[in-house]
Amino acid sequence: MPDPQKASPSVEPIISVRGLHRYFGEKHVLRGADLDIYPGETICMLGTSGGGKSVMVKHMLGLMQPDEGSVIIDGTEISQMSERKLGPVRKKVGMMFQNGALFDSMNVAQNIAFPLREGGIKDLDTLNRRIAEVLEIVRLPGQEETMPSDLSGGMRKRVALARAIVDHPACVCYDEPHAGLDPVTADSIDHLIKRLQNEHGITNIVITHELRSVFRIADRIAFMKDGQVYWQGTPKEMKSSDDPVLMQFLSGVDSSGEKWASGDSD
Ligand SMILES: Nc1ncnc2c1ncn2[C@@H]1O[C@H](COP(=O)(O)OP(=O)(O)OP(=O)(O)O)[C@@H](O)[C@H]1O
Repeated sequence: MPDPQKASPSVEPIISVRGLHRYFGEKHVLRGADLDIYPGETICMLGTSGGGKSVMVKHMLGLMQPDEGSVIIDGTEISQMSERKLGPVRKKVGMMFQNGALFDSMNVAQNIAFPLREGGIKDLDTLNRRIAEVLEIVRLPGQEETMPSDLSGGMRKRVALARAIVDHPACVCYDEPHAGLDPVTADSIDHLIKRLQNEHGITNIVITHELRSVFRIADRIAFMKDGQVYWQGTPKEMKSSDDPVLMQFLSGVDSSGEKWASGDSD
């Protein structure tokens, strides 16, 4: 089993973000964000709502281009790359979107095969073998013919995860994988995330508000605030931090009195 080589200075990051700035019109959303992601780790991205977590991850996937700064994936600078050149680099990072984002008109197998077909794989035996393999990994064997409308919320997320890993990415980003799930189903997604890390060597980048999950799955936490990575460290370091922003976050209530984290802080 690969060890998470987290934050070790001797290990090259698999993703390196430097000085990222991004505007939407007048709105300055990313304000010089820096982050390194190390191979084999599970890093959870936490932070205030609207702090820029999703926008940051979209830059790591090459789905958005920054106004300033760099994103290096496995040694390749992608921040100003054309769509055509991005293809092979993008294969290295899979994405599980928030609502699963399955195509409702396609069955499970067709949904999972989509990225492979887009990548030019047409051979049915190859496709079927890989689909069966990833359905096994996400603990949904034999569900190839099922339509998304017949799946529970948790099963939809598993299919979305199967699609995210089908093309053998080195990294998977998860945008709020626990949203809308009951605690037991959320736990099973956490198990899957750790299984991908421990048994398949996948680097996990998880955006979540669920503190209960964060303290169970994270090797490291990056806390985003106002378009920057405000703090990073281990779950243990976060729990013992006396930083007032982190303490307020962990207590689950923001300065307006609104609850912003739905999990326990253990
Ligand atoms: N395509 C876009 N066009 C304009 N503004 C955007 C766009 N995408 C994101 N934003 C803005 O950027 C800011 C950061 O959004 P982002 O989704 O990254 O926050 P977040 O930290 O993931 O928040 P949450 O935890 O609420 O999902 C928000 O103010 C959002 O409205």
